[in-house]
Amino acid sequence: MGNFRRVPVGIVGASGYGGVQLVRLLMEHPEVEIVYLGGDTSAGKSFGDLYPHLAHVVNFPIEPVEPEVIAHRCEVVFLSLPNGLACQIAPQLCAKGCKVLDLSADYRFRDLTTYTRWYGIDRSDGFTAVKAVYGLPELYRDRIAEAQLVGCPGCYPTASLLALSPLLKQGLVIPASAIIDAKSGTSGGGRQGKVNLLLAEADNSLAAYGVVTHRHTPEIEQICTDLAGHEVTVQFTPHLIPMVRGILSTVYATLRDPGLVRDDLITIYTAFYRNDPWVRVCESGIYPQTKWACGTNLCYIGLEVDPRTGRVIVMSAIDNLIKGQAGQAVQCLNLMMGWDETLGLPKLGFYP
Ligand SMILES: NC(=O)C1=CN([C@@H]2O[C@H](COP(=O)(O)OP(=O)(O)OC[C@H]3O[C@@H](n4cnc5c(N)ncnc54)[C@H](OP(=O)(O)O)[C@@H]3O)[C@@H](O)[C@H]2O)C=CC1
Ligand SMILES: CC(=O)N[C@@H](CCC(=O)OP(=O)(O)O)C(=O)O
Repeated sequence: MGNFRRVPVGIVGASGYGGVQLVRLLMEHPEVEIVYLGGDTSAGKSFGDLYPHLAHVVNFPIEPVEPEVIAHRCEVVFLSLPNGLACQIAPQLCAKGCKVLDLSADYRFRDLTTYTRWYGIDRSDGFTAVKAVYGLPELYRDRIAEAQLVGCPGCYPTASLLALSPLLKQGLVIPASAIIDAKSGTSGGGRQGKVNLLLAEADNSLAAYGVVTHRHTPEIEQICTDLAGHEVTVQFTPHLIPMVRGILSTVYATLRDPGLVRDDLITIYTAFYRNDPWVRVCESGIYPQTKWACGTNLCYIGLEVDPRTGRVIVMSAIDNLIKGQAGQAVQCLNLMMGWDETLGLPKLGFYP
């Protein structure tokens, strides 16, 4: 076997949905070895007690979070924690030389005053935060490859930005006309027991939430501003839909050239994403379904133009726990380590 050595990785927040998804992906990853699992209320329990069906895959104890210990054992650390915790741990991990991938919102914002305004959390880690790179490989591949600290995008921003990017980057639409109507399954809210996510509350029902206030709005706007080259505001409305996994984001925007037709846009999107193994542009007249993406790291994009209104309609479907969270983090890890971007990531889903 020669000198082959797997890279030691740790997962903080291993008991949560992001954490367990990371365990599943990293166990199948040929270049890494999970050597540490961390948590809070789950500390002291074995991973297999929490997830008996995975006990044959990983079954060692979840440990308390001690950055010194983690940095001693791990070269790479995934933080899958509620907002406001990664920013307390990442500075020490970075100072010790670890590569850090944060799945929360803590390292997504260039401007920490925007973060504090929308998240209500004060920060004192500005020195570390300036190093962070936004972990959307399709837009920031080269910067991610050089990064020590990556702030992985939110699930709604991932679906919405992949839908909008070609339009904004190529100046095809009036940016302020963009309306994002997105629907998420309940796993998007995490595993830590919220009443609106109970089956009895969410089943047989569909409702918007966070209307004009959702914290993914400034995250989407930050990247849209990058793409357009000037300040952009968008209208973003999320909905909770009675299913467990998946996001469908439907984006409407006014075309600058009303002569563009659906097939023109399909050609433009196919060219834009030609080097992106995790984006699939659908053929003419095909609209994506969340179940196609479920269990995969893929984002499916469908396109339509309404000649009556002059609007383009872009539909994007992802699995919120994979391309929207853990899978995207593994995709970023692959780039940071100089590995093939597809390593350890599923392209075949749960459904036929
Ligand atoms: N769910 C989704 O679709 C997406 C989520 N995200 C983001 O990813 C992050 C994780 O989300 P998700 O997996 O859904 O969350 P969960 O609620 O499922 O899990 C949260 C995890 O955080 C741990 N934790 C909480 N407090 C502490 C603490 N003080 N110290 C150590 N560990 C702690 C919990 O551990 P324990 O059980 O031991 O208490 C648990 O493992 C969040 O920031 C979320 O916003 C991003 C994209 C998509
Ligand atoms: C259905 C549901 O509740 N979804 C979550 C989105 C989770 C997420 O990605 O949030 P972060 O930006 O904190 O990572 C929400 O709307 O709060």
